[in-house]
Amino acid sequence: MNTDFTAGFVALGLIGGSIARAIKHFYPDATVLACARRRETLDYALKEHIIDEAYDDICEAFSRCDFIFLCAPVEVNIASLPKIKPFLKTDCILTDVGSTKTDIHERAAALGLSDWFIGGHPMAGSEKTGIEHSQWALIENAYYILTPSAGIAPEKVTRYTKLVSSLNALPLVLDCKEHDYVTAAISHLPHIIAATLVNLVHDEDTPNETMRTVAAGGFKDITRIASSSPDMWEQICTTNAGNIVSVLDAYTESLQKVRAQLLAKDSSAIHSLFERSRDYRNSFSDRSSGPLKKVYMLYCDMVDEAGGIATLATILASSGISLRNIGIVHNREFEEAVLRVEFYDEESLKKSVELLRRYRYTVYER
Ligand SMILES: NC(=O)C1=CN([C@@H]2O[C@H](COP(=O)(O)OP(=O)(O)OC[C@H]3O[C@@H](n4cnc5c(N)ncnc54)[C@H](O)[C@@H]3O)[C@@H](O)[C@H]2O)C=CC1
Ligand SMILES: O=C(O)C(=O)Cc1ccc(O)cc1
Repeated sequence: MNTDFTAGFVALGLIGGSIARAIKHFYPDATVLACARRRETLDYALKEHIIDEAYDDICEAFSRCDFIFLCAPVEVNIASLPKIKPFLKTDCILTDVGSTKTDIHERAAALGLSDWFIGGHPMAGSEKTGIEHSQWALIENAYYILTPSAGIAPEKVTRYTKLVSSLNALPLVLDCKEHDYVTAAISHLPHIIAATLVNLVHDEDTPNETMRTVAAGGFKDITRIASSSPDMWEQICTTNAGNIVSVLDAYTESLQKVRAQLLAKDSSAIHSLFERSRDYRNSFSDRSSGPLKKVYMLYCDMVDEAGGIATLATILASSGISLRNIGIVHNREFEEAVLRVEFYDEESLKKSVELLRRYRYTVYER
């Protein structure tokens, strides 16, 4: 693929900003242009060299783009389709990053955009919003689902797949309907569960808010995503309501079953609930499988924000361990910022884990 292609972004928040940064990181010769509704977003993106050209709205400049990414909430992306249509050159790939896919595909087809549109959905991100939280490595090692329009040129699917791989994400081609069913279960329902659980604690708390005070790790782990953007999630839920209701019904039924088991004090059924979930959850890979498996990396808690990186790098260097990369990350897996340290080989990784634990660092291997 040419390395001096042009990519256009319509909206630049957490995800748009991260993809734009990744393109600039891996393709320094590429031109990145963008429009956004807030001038401050564009100024920030120019200042940080995330983009090269800024526009107030979709305009003629987009007709130079080889890729166009729609990066606003789902319904806003759908509303952008007719506006972008006049500016699509023949070999442009038009894509989006929205969390639901069927509605945008239906609108793209109705507008005659099937020769251009390939839906996209990076399975990475966090509860944070805005370009200030974007990072070039956000999509690294994450699945990136592609949903090609029916009849689109296979060359375009190949070209987009190659771009995604080259940004260190893991492309996975799915039908848009399958995408929406799967994400209803593994993403949309969990967000609803997190939000309702947090609201339940709010509504049921004691007068002096003891529940809120003592909320422990488990509660915080499964409710981090309750802090996500209401604007974004309203649009995800309304554009995938049918699938969400169907998994929600199955989930409600499973809760009713547990309720009956509790009332009956059915110890063995309750034991088996946790046994089955533990065994299945433990079988999940915490690292996406694929060609990028061999990343030798650890995460570790920041001990001292100011000199944290320097101290850790010195400890490792004094034992002759070379670092491939080191930096602070705000990763969806961690509540607080952590340090991510990459090594060139497995031996360096193992040695470093041992060494840092000896120095009483909390180290997470992923
Ligand atoms: N947050 C996440 O973890 C993930 C989000 N997505 C999808 O990515 C898309 C963007 O989400 P984020 O970047 O997380 O959100 P964000 O809130 O960080 O960015 C959204 C951007 O859209 C702009 N925007 C919102 N409403 C607008 C409107 N009416 N007109 C013009 N611009 C508008 C905002 O100004 C902002 O720059 C959404 O479609 C979401 O479903 C996909 C994967 C992960
Ligand atoms: O914060 C998290 O763990 C997420 O689940 C982020 C996320 C939000 C929306 C998506 O469509 C995909 C990923």
